[in-house]
Amino acid sequence: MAGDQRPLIGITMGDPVGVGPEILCMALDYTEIYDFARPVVIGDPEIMHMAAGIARTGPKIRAVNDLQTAVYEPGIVNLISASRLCRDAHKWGHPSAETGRSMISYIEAGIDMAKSGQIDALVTCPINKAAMKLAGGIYPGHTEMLAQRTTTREYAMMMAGSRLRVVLATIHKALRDVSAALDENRIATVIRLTHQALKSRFGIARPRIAVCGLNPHAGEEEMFGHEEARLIRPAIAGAVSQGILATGPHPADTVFYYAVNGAYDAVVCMYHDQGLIPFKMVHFHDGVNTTLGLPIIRTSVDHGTAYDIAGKGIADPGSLMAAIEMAADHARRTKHPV
Ligand SMILES: NC(=O)C1=CN([C@@H]2O[C@H](COP(=O)(O)OP(=O)(O)OC[C@H]3O[C@@H](n4cnc5c(N)ncnc54)[C@H](O)[C@@H]3O)[C@@H](O)[C@H]2O)C=CC1
Ligand SMILES: NCC(=O)COP(=O)(O)O
Repeated sequence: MAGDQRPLIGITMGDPVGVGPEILCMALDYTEIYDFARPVVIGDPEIMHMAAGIARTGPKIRAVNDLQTAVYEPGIVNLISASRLCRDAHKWGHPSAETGRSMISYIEAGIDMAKSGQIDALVTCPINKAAMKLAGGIYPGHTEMLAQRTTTREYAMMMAGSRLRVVLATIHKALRDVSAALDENRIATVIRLTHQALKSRFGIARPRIAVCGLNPHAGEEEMFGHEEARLIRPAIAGAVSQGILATGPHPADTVFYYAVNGAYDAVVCMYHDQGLIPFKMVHFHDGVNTTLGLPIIRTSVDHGTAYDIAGKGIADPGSLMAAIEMAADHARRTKHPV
C-alpha cells in the first residue's frame, strides 16, 4: 500500500526449539495487529509451518523479499527466510549448534535491517543463552549483541508494563560480582537513559524515577554496606543537578509497592532479580523488554524459551503482542515526536 503509515516491524523467530515460533503464529493470528503495524518475521519457513500447526492458527506463511511491496493484512504472515532447518532433525526443547546458529542469524539480519532503515523497529522472540553458547555465540543475550552491532556504549535493559517499569544498572551478572560491577558513572548513565526514554519513547513530560539501594534498608546509614553512600547517592545527586526528578536510594523492599501504585514512572534497580522479581509478579503475561540507548527501536518478550512447554501449543503470546504494540508505538512516536 503506497503511503502506508503503519510501521514496518521486523520480528525475529527466536530459538527454533523454544516457544518463539508458536507464540509468533498465535500473536499474528490477531487481526488487530495489522491495524497498527506491518509485521514481517525473520526466521525459518519449515519451523514456522510446524508452529502454525501446533498453534492451530489460520494465516498463510508467505516468503517475501521486498518489504515495500509485500501485502500486510490478516491471514498472511510475511517471512524473510534466514535459515533452512530440517524438520526431521528438529526436536522441541532440544537445542543444537545448528539451531543456535540459526537464531543468531535472525538477530543479525534483524539488526542490519533496522540499521539500514528497512524496518522501523525490531521485536525479538526469546533465545536460549545456553544454546547461544552451544553455537559459539559470545554474547550473554540480545542486549549485548545489539549494543555491539550498533556500536552503542551506553545502554540499559528496561522491562516495561502499564503498572511498572524497571531498568537495570547491571544485567547478567553473578550476584557476587554485582557490587564490583557498579560504579557511580554507570548508575548515573542508567538514570539518564531512563529519563530520556520515558520522555521520548513513552511520552512522559516530567518522569519520576526512583533509584533502589543495593543493600537491605538501602544500607541503613552504612551499617549494611557502603554502595548507597559512595556510589548511588552521588549518582542521584548528579542527575538531580541536571534537572532529572530522581529520588533515592530507596529500600528495595518497599519501593515497588509505591511504584505499582503510581508514585514513580520507573525504578532503577541495581541487579537483575531486584527488578525482575517484582516486575514479573505484576507483568508476567504482558511485560515488554526494551533496550534503552540504541540508535534503533528494539522490544522483546519478558520471558524465555520455555523449553518445558515448547511445541505443546499452550504458551501465552501476551508478552509478544505487547512487545509488537510497543515497538509500533515507539516507532510512530520517534517518527512524529510531539
Ligand atoms: N528475551 C529473551 O530472549 C529471554 C531469554 N531468556 C532465556 O530463556 C531461557 C530459559 O529461561 P527460564 O529462566 O527457564 O525462563 P522461561 O521464561 O523460559 O520459563 C520460566 C517458566 O515460565 C513459563 N513460561 C515462559 N514463557 C511462557 C509463556 N509465554 N506462556 C506460558 N508460560 C511461559 C515456562 O514454561 C517456565 O515454567 C534461558 O536461556 C534464559 O536466559 C530468558 C528471558 C528472556
Ligand atoms: N531476563 C531478561 C533476559 O534475559 C533477556 O535478555 P536479552 O536477550 O534481551 O538480552
